[in-house]
Amino acid sequence: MSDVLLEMKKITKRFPGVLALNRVDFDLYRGEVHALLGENGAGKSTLMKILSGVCQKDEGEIIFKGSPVIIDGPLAARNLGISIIHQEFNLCSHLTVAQNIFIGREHRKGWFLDENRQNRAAADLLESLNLAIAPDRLVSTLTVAQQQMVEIAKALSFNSGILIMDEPTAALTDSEIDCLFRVMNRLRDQGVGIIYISHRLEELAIIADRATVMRDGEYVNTVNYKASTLDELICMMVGRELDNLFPPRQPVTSDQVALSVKNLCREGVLDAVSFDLYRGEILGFSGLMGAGRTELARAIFGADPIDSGEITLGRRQLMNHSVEEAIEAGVGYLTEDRKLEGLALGLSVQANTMLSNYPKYASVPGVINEKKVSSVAEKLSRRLRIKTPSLKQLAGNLSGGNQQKIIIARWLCRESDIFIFDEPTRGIDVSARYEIYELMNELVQQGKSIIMISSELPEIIGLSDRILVMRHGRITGELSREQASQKSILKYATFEG
Ligand SMILES: Nc1ncnc2c1ncn2[C@@H]1O[C@H](COP(=O)(O)OP(=O)(O)OP(=O)(O)O)[C@@H](O)[C@H]1O
Repeated sequence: MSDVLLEMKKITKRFPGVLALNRVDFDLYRGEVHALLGENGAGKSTLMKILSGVCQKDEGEIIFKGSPVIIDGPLAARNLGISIIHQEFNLCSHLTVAQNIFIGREHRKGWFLDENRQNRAAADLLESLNLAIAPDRLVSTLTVAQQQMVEIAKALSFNSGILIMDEPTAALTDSEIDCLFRVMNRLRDQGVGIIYISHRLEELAIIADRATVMRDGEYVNTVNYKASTLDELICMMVGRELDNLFPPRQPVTSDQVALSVKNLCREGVLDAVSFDLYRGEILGFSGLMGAGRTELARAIFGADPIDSGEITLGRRQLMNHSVEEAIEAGVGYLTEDRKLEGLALGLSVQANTMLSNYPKYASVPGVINEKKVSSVAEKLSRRLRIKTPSLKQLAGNLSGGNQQKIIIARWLCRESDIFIFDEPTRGIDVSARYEIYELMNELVQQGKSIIMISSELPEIIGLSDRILVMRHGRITGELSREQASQKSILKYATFEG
């Protein structure tokens, strides 16, 4: 029997104004992890949506186990044993974990739902993944990482021969990633073909066998992952060499405090958090998932209540602890969950960029200067290289990474003094990351200050002037640029004292 599970030949897909895929080839072997690489908007998700029946190709051929097949919908894909875990979650938050896993194929006893049996089946599945999540928990009560794991459990429950994973580890901790990779290795041994989309090239080095690189909707090359260097892969993706992953920057020297947080407490979430952020500083916050970093950011931004503590910006102490007050005082917050909290997917790229910035561009009060608004949005979109046929395109039609860039553009436009960037480069490709890092450098050089929360240790180490490590809602360690290493951060992140 041939080892080739799947061949996609000369696949073409057009959207209005966009040639998303131009005669792209892709193949998958039995029992391999095949990475799909490319910059934001290269066409990776579109190719996989075609394979999983979410959208239809315009031209080309799909050959499954040696025979041509028509995948005209998700059901057709599922019947072939093709499952996809999307980049953004597709869970029903008002249903339980088990109900989500078995939605549409519920366990029944006669006419009635057999909730007990269903919960047991879900528990078995979760246990096989080594996950401590109760099957009867509502999805709305789960963390982002746990929801991602439920997505994975759901996909695996179909006993798929082909599993497509679109950035599955973006919200997972290192130990959860280890657990996922163990499961993937098991699946690979069983002959499952796994297609893996990720921008985390180092992580792929551990798990990927081959990689196909795409650029601007075109097929570039397929290579043996382990035999390729990082530079070679990046060069194929970007079409040029990138000398350095982090732009150079003069370290901060100011001792002027821009933000002072004292004894911030919230029961069960934040435990007497105190720190100062200096003018022109990038202060990195590290810690494992659930350490309280996002909760701290939300508390500073007034999005979550606090029990006690003081937040002072310059000389102004925040009294109301509301979002309005924080924004007015000059705080900008880039959230980690762009789809839920950051973007209006049904509005255009321009409207999303300028959202909450319109009053600045009124020629007379209440009348927006449309020309000015368009030119600012245009400039920001060019600067961040947002890949869109026009600024009128709906934000929901953009690739994940390009959506993230819109939110960054919005806060840049607001000209806040203090930026809180929560996982700013999640889902963002290498060259766009570099541009975002450069922008952050520019901001601090202008005297702005940045709190950066990131789960990627190289990013935290490569960018921060200082790093604070959190665990269980407390700051457990502070590291200077010189002291920072993966080891020293992990020591504090897992520190019990
Ligand atoms: N429904 C749609 N309508 C219009 N354009 C679309 C639609 N879906 C995707 N596109 C466009 O097709 C191109 C490829 O997008 P795709 O999501 O496949 O990229 P990607 O490689 O997965 O990017 P990322 O890494 O950011 O997720 C992009 O220019 C995107 O804006």
